[in-house]
Amino acid sequence: MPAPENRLKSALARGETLIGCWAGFAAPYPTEVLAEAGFDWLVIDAEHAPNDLGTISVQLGVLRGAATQAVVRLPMGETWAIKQVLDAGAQTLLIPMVESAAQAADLVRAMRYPPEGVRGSGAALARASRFSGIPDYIVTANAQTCLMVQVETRAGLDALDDILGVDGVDVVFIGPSDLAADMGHLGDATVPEVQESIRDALGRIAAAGRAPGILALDHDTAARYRDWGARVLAVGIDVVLLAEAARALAARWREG
Ligand SMILES: O=C(O)C(=O)C[C@H](O)[C@@H](O)CO
Repeated sequence: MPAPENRLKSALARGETLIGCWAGFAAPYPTEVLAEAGFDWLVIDAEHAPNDLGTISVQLGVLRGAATQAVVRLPMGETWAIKQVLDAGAQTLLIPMVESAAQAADLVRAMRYPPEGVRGSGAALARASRFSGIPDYIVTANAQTCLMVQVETRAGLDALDDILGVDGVDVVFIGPSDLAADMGHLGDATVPEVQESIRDALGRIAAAGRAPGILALDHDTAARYRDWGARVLAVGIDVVLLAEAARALAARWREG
């Protein structure tokens, strides 16, 4: 029996556009709510949300068997941390701040068993192999991993064509907020210079045969990014959804 199919990767290979949401509560229950809502994929975010291996692992458990696919964002692409979340059952990882082809190639190797990579082979005791219940896991797992690299600085954009040349990079995900900050527009990704860079990058990613990804928190911006070619499209953050709805409700009743 082989490693489970990575259905997100298969859907991207079929050319589908996948709609996702950020899961930032670092807890299983809200993640389960998001999965029930019907998103194609969720980011379990360990870069800006207070997730650790334990909270990531329990959320991966909640999403196991769900139609919604899990994407784990680590704070950085350390080989040992990648090994831990893959063993916990993640198949798709999003790694921030990728700025060179060498960095991207290291990430590809970290996600793959030898000889293609350097992933440590201890999944016998891990959820990834169904606790040794998948006899062929170790020899089939490489084909089911999906790597999303985040390009979100001018250095990353300068290296984009080189990054796109790295075999094993499935998705290049633009980070509009960090990109705007790096371009001197902290907190404002709407300025024309940033938008033009995003449009150009999404186009180059698609032209290279990789899936372009991005996050937008309002409908019009998300629709524009989709029109510019984004196929891994995050359209919300659960924490923001709750905070906005709660503030609006409280304000409405305070005002009478
Ligand atoms: O730069 C960005 O935009 C991102 O990387 C996404 C953010 O980290 C997301 O958490 C919203 O602020």
